[in-house]
Amino acid sequence: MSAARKHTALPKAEILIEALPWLTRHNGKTVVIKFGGNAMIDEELKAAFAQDVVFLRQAGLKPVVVHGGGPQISAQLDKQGLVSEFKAGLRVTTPEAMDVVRMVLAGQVQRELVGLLNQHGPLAVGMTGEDAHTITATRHRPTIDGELVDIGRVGEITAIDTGAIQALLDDGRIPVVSSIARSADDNHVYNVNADTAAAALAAALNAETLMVLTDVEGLYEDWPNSDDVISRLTATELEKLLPELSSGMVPKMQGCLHAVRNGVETARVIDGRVQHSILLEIFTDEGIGTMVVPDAVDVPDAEGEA
Ligand SMILES: Nc1ncnc2c1ncn2[C@@H]1O[C@H](COP(=O)(O)OP(=O)(O)O)[C@@H](O)[C@H]1O
Ligand SMILES: CC(=O)N[C@@H](CCC(=O)OP(=O)(O)O)C(=O)O
Repeated sequence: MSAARKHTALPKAEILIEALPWLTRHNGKTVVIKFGGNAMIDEELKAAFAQDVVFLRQAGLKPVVVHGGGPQISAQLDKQGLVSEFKAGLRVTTPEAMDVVRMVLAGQVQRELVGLLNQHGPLAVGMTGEDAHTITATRHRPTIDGELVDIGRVGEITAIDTGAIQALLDDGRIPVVSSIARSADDNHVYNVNADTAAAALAAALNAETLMVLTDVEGLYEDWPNSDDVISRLTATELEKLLPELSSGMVPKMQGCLHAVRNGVETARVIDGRVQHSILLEIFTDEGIGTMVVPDAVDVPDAEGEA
């Protein structure tokens, strides 16, 4: 090899070597990655997402993908002349709309992600929360202005059975999960917010990390007035902030709180519009988005020391 070639190859080698302690520490750990519908902007971004997930798998981690698809569902409802209405951040889901939700999430978005992941090998297996009783839900009735409101086929998770996902992980596969649940009460299927589903799965799987990819840089301190991102906050700090949050950030941050209060070491909200955001978040000491940690726990740094 010429001197010039040696010189240009060195930074690449250094990057790989820098990642070594991180890879050693996270070997065999489960990471739940939620890919939000708003972050699925273009083909290049989706392909880069798939590369990152496969990279983690090949590096010895156990990634589980939970995907959203809110904008995609709204577009399909619109095409069919059905209105999209949200209450308390959740889609009002009539039985007719539920058919569309299921078709778009399980039949389109999930299939596309499985296809992109499987360009790298026979890795991804798609499923919904209905499969093997993975997610069981009951009808969710949120309280709005002090009154219980009926928003249709929206599910509140009552149980998680990790058996099918665990079997896929043990077999070296990458489960890709759509946030649809079955109900043990009435045998209907229910629409579950994808952030909520990802957080519940992360907790039940004893995942080390929950990573939520969305269309903002992280949790803004004073949204929509400023774009200062809160880089790190504890569960208690987040709990205090929750009543001030609005729209899509509510289920996301509630999910992060649920995850770190139930054994997940870190929950991160990162900008899915940035190419390779998963690898950037993992391989940079400070991270690039918002990191939520349990109370009174020192999160180990990139070298593996607390
Ligand atoms: N404090 C906040 N910081 C960042 N984004 C916020 C905040 N409060 C509300 N949002 C809104 O939440 C949106 C992300 O949630 P959502 O639209 O449900 O995305 P996804 O499809 O990724 O789940 C942002 O685009 C932004 O409009
Ligand atoms: C009950 C409820 O609101 N479900 C969501 C499910 C999809 C989702 O959460 O997608 P994003 O992550 O892209 O927002 C919906 O119907 O839009």
